[in-house]
Amino acid sequence: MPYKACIALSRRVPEILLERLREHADIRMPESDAPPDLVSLMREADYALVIPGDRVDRALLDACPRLKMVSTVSAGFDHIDVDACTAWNVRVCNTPGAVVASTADMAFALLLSAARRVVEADAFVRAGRWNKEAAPLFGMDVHHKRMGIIGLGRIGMELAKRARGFDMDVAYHNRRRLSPEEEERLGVRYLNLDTLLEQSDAVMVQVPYGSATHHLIGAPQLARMKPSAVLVNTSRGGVVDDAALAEALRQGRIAAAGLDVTEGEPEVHPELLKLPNVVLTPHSGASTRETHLRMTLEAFDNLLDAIHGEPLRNCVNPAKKEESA
Ligand SMILES: O=CC(=O)O
Repeated sequence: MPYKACIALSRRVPEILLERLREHADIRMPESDAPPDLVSLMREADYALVIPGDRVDRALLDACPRLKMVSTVSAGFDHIDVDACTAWNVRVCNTPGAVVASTADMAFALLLSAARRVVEADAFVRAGRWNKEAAPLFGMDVHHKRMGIIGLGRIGMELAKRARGFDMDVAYHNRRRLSPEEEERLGVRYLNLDTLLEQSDAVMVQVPYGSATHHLIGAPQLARMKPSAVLVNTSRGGVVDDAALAEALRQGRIAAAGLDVTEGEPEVHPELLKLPNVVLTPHSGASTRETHLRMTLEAFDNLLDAIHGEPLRNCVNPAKKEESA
């Protein structure tokens, strides 16, 4: 009988979606929805499907010698030791296209919620305080203000598009500066990081996490921001120093924050949890039914490309070069 590849899925996937994979491979997946022991699940696997929070590191690669490819159902891949995968000749693929628009929507939702105090207002109404208290909950306008986007990748560009609909002035800071034509097309202008922090009413953090972006926003950067500014992080916890942010919010050095990601998530810094001027969501930027389905299918396409020996569309690491004889 011809060899059938084995794919290990780290989470349960509805049977109807699995048909496309079953034709080409045997499937292993956990019995329940609880996070599985990855080593026992993947020990025999040729291919693996993982999600953020599943750590793919040297120990796992050592224990899974047949693994050729890891497909993550996410755009970010900081849960995967990509260098180790390259050294082990394991290709890593992600789903960068599927998440873009929904994550930008969530960033905007957090901005509006934090600036307009939507969560506080909801609690106010439920507590029966509407009509009993003279002081309304004043928030900050978002329209006609300045948005500063840190990280103008695909999600950052979607943010810029949405900001234009709110008549916002949009500045950005990025490793690579766009050409004047691209800047004109997107209606954005480049600022260095310090100036962007000093001038923006809404600071949107959208950079990947890595050693270069660890605590990119810490106490010195928060000190540069306007006292009326809102900070939104929909990228990765660790890009923002949460302890420094909690202190800045507590002291009113910035007005509010919206965070879809936190350092050490799912833990949240205890000081952030005490503050009314921070809106928190559980890393659900891409969590819509439609986007989750698109991400799963994109991750399946990546697996099928690998199984069929096709060029990998969303590969983040190179194939290991064969040692020359
Ligand atoms: O955080 C979500 C993703 O990386 O897709």
